[in-house]
Amino acid sequence: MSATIIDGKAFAAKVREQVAGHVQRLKDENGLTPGLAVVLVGEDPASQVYVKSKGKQTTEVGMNSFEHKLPADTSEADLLALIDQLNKDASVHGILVQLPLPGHLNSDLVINSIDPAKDVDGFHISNVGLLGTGQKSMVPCTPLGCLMMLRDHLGSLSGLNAVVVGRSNIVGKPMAQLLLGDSCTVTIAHSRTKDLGAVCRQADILVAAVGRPEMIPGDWVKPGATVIDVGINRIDAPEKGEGKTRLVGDVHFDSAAAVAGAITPVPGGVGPMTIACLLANTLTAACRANGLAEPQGLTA
Ligand SMILES: Nc1nc2c(c(=O)[nH]1)N[C@@H](CN(C=O)c1ccc(C(=O)N[C@@H](CCC(=O)O)C(=O)O)cc1)CN2
Repeated sequence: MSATIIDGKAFAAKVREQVAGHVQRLKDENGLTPGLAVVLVGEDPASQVYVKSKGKQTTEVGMNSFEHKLPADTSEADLLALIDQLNKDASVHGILVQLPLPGHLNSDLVINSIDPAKDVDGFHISNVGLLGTGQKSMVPCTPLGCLMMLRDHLGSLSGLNAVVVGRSNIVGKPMAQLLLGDSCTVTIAHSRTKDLGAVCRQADILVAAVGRPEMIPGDWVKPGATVIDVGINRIDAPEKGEGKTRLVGDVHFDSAAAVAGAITPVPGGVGPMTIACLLANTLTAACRANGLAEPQGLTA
């Protein structure tokens, strides 16, 4: 292995430390405590873990955490009523509805009912449009975390060839917009792109967000490229014992690390940055709501 490992866990800890410093100043100088409301519908085990982690990290940086756990059969009307109440609550600066939602609920409708100024996930159609037109918006947490790690590792991204593999609304598309905003030449590829390997080999920055375990092998990576692996896939790990599993990314780590200049691991890469950026977005939302200067370096 020759690549530098980009340690997302350590980076996320630094972001949280910065957020905590800003929160303390807001409390001392403005009597303001940022508040984040997280809504979980149903009992998806992974979502339960993420929501618990969000609540814990929110209070650890000194913010108020409001958790709303609703049964899986909650009606759309009841969920929309809760969001309406949170929209009106001045102590709530950020609102997040954990995804995926149970199948009977229309995710687009639910997300678009959140006040865009409190939409700390950056998924509301207004924030999508603002980001797409280069205006001030709330930026989706996972792509924001990737951008922060890229800037930290590479400095300027200007003029670099970036390939984003994956076209989801929550990662692939906003990631491409952010890279464009930093003057990269951006290609959005996906599982049906013709000769995907040849496209990936052009990338100075390769962002993998397809959700397919170890789909991108080392011989698709340009020597010296920076590889950001967004995938979090649980696969069987019989070598660890019967019934055991392990997490892998969308990139085949060992073969890619032998070629890349730098690479994020899974776990411990992009994942921890998602929650750190959620806290950063909540802080940003609280500052904007109160006409205060936004923290530098924690937004796009
Ligand atoms: N409303 C939202 N829903 C979901 C989002 C989101 O950003 N907003 N993202 C994902 C889940 N997610 C946060 O919600 C998330 C995923 C992974 C991690 C993380 O730290 N992963 C660890 C590994 C964790 C493990 O052991 O399973 C890592 O990669 O090191 C944090 C947050 C879907 N839903």
